[in-house]
Amino acid sequence: MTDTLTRLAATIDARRGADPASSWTAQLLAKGPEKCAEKFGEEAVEAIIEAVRGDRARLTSEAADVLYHLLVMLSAREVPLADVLAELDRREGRSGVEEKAARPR
Ligand SMILES: N=c1c2ncn([C@@H]3O[C@H](COP(=O)(O)OP(=O)(O)OP(=O)(O)O)[C@@H](O)[C@H]3O)c2ncn1[C@@H]1O[C@H](COP(=O)(O)O)[C@@H](O)[C@H]1O
Repeated sequence: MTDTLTRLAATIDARRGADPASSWTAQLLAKGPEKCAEKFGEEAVEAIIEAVRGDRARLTSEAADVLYHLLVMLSAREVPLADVLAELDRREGRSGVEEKAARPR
């Protein structure tokens, strides 16, 4: 899965400055980070709706849209996927319950 996301992130970065007529990614990036963020939000809501409905096939498709639009949003703000993966690696093995309990009050 990480390989797939890494390849997709590289494709998205490579679309920066490509012809918007032939690239959806280029169209989105050309509209700016705010529009990319808005689009990510819309896709997330569509995934939520399918999760609530319990339609596994449609949720799978919407989840793929969410991941693609997350990567576009990150690219628009020049946040490398590698940084996000490193953050996940840093969290690996630490329970969310433990992390929350250790937060300063
Ligand atoms: N993974 C995706 C991907 N997922 C979704 N989309 C596009 O995202 C767009 C979403 O469009 P809409 O706003 O119409 O959303 P919708 O939810 O489908 O439709 P409605 O809600 O409007 O009914 C569609 O054009 C999809 O084709 C994607 N476009 C591209 N990719 C990847 O990005 C690569 C580069 O794509 P281009 O930049 O287009 O060359 C491709 O080779 C793919 O690997």
